[in-house]
Amino acid sequence: MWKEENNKLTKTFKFKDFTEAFAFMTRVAFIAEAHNHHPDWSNSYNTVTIELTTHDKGNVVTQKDKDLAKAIDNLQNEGN
Ligand SMILES: C[C@H](O)[C@H](O)[C@H]1CNC2=NC(N)=NC(=O)C2=N1
Repeated sequence: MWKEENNKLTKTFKFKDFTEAFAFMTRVAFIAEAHNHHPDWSNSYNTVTIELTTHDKGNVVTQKDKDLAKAIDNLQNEGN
């Protein structure tokens, strides 16, 4: 579940290993480009932490963040 706090949507994703985590990041990168909306994120080995906020609106959560969050979740649901 995405958690909304401190004007961000945050979710942590865990994978089998670094390769799986980085593959996920690559897929998210293409989605972010398609949305013209980009995550603040970090990766540590098999863990990817994503924070979504809208910088252009002064770092608040907007519909753009919610749409990107949903698109990221859909990616996982597809089993890709
Ligand atoms: C110029 C460009 O459209 C903007 O800077 C976009 C790009 N990606 C973005 N991503 C995020 N997270 N917030 C923004 O405000 C934002 N703005």
